[in-house]
Amino acid sequence: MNILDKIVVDKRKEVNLRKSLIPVSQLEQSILFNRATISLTSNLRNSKSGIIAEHKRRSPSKSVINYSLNVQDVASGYENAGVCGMSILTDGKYFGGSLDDLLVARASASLPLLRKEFIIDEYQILEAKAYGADVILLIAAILTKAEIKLFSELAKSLNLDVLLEVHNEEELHKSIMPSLDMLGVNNRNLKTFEVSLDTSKQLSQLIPDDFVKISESGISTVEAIKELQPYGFKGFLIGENFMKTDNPGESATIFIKDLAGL
Ligand SMILES: O=P(O)(O)OC[C@@H](O)[C@@H](O)c1c[nH]c2ccccc12
Repeated sequence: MNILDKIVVDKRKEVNLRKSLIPVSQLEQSILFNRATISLTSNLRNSKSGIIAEHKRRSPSKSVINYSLNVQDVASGYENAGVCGMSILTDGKYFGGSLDDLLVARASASLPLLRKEFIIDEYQILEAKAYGADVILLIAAILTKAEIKLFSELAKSLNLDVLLEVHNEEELHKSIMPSLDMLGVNNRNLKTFEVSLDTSKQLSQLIPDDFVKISESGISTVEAIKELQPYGFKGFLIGENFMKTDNPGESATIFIKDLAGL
């Protein structure tokens, strides 16, 4: 089994447990469930930098990144830096995150928030809404075409934006449908952890222009962004490069200034 398969096996158990503890009716009663969401898609369309900054404590590829920060400081730091949106890993076992991180970020910033999760069940989309997310991630590598349709349509009915992530041509072909807002190319292969910006460059031409294109992972320099922009990318998802520093907000501020100056 590769790491992605393992994550999905664990995720199914976790979701079943959660479902038995908190029924859907309770999620729907959450104060945040009826909150008006903020669109990451339109923020990206109107932005020059297109930076989406991530909160990530650890990862299977890098092990520990940073456990000494608090989410509140990271979220308000990113907001002050002028990022377009924030991504919050909510997986506990492999990424050290939680739904509480999402709640804290929601209380600390008025940015569009992406629930970064391995979504395999409609329940997790209701959870995303109940805990204050504006956007969900769907990973083509772990979903069928029918699931992508079902999950993205449910998200749209809740006014959540949908980011669909692909890593190769096959995943892209099965995924393209009108209920998606943004298409992300993950430069990291989640099965082998190999990272290459060429993945974004190669797949970009196959993504129809109606979707906002995002390049994800392994971005650590403003030069990389300049290199990707001519391929039509409007969004850039950056985690480790900011999170490995003592002050991710400040790192993002410097990065965005450098990008504007280039
Ligand atoms: O830390 P990086 O290399 O900047 O990557 C951020 C983000 O793209 C990465 O965390 C990610 C992209 N897709 C995912 C899916 C699941 C978990 C994590 C991810």
